[in-house]
Amino acid sequence: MSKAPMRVAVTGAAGQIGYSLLFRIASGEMLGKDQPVILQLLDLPQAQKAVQGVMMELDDCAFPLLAGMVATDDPNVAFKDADVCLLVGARPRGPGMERADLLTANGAIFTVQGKAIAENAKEDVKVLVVGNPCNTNAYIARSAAIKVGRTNPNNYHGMLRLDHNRALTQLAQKSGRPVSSLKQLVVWGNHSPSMYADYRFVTSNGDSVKNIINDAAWNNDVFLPTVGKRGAAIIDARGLSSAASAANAAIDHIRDWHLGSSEWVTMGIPAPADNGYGIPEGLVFGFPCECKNGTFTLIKGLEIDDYAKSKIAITLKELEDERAAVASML
Ligand SMILES: NC(=O)c1ccc[n+]([C@@H]2O[C@H](COP(=O)([O-])OP(=O)(O)OC[C@H]3O[C@@H](n4cnc5c(N)ncnc54)[C@H](O)[C@@H]3O)[C@@H](O)[C@H]2O)c1
Ligand SMILES: O=C(O)C[C@H](O)C(=O)O
Repeated sequence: MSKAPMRVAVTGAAGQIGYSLLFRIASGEMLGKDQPVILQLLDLPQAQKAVQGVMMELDDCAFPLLAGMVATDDPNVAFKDADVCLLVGARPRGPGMERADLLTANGAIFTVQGKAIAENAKEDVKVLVVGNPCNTNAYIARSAAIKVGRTNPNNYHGMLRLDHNRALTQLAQKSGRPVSSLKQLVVWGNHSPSMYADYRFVTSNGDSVKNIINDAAWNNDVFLPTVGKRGAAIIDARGLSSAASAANAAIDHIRDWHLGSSEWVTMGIPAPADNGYGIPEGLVFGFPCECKNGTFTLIKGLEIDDYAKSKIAITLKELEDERAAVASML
């Protein structure tokens, strides 16, 4: 017997990430090739015509798993009974802008949407914030949702998976090992140039990738700036922010969370009270996680040496500053 459809809400459905994301969700790449989906598409009133165009194209793909579509400018309709919410809709960063510039502009959106999710979605809804600054936007949405109650506050995530995937490819290219062989990467902290991509634990077929590379200067002077500033490099090259790779990372995040993963994955999760890494409870922070049976677990007890400690302190400080900057909105 075929499965009951799952409801996936996507905000910013008419945008460029939406255009890369929706077709892959409808084809089963996110929730499984046997899982029907209903897409619930939210965008602003002025973008509704464009959403209709995307829906026409989705229809024209005749996806066997696409069991229905809803287009709306009302968050209460978009999030109704949702199993998964992908919060993409936000103002993207343009040339010369920093993420901090987006905090106020986008913060208001996530207060409204967090409340609407908590009031309308399934109690165990999985929420992934892609719209930047995604960690703090997830923190805002979660704070608004907690006021309502009902939904699981641990399930409001920010997307660090793009940083994780970017780091994997840089490591594969430097070490000469296939990307598929690399295990146990962690990206700590904020989705911003301050993130700390930590390959101290990465192995390839049992070999330490840190030992294969054996180049501390490359780590500090090339690898971390390349991964951290990749978003800006893409904006500079394309004149638009990353879209297909961002959509791909969102698919990876939710797929692993829903279907499980045999590898460590980086997820921006609300820091648990007893995380053991000194991150204040509730701050949405990139952590190493394992995913099984539709849930995620923080990997605890990794050794944090002095270099890692100093890098984690920088990204933590940035997130604490962002939290302070939005305190009046909560
Ligand atoms: N976390 C990441 O790794 C990552 C990577 C790339 C981009 N991003 C971010 O994702 C966001 C979307 O990027 P994009 O390139 O698709 O932008 P885009 O401008 O192409 O599309 C954004 C869409 O969101 C809609 N929108 C704006 N406010 C909305 C609201 N309140 N409710 C619903 N929809 C709304 C717009 O109408 C538009 O259709 C940006 O914030 C961008 O910075 C994050
Ligand atoms: O950097 C940006 O503004 C877009 C996105 O967050 C990215 O990392 O590509």
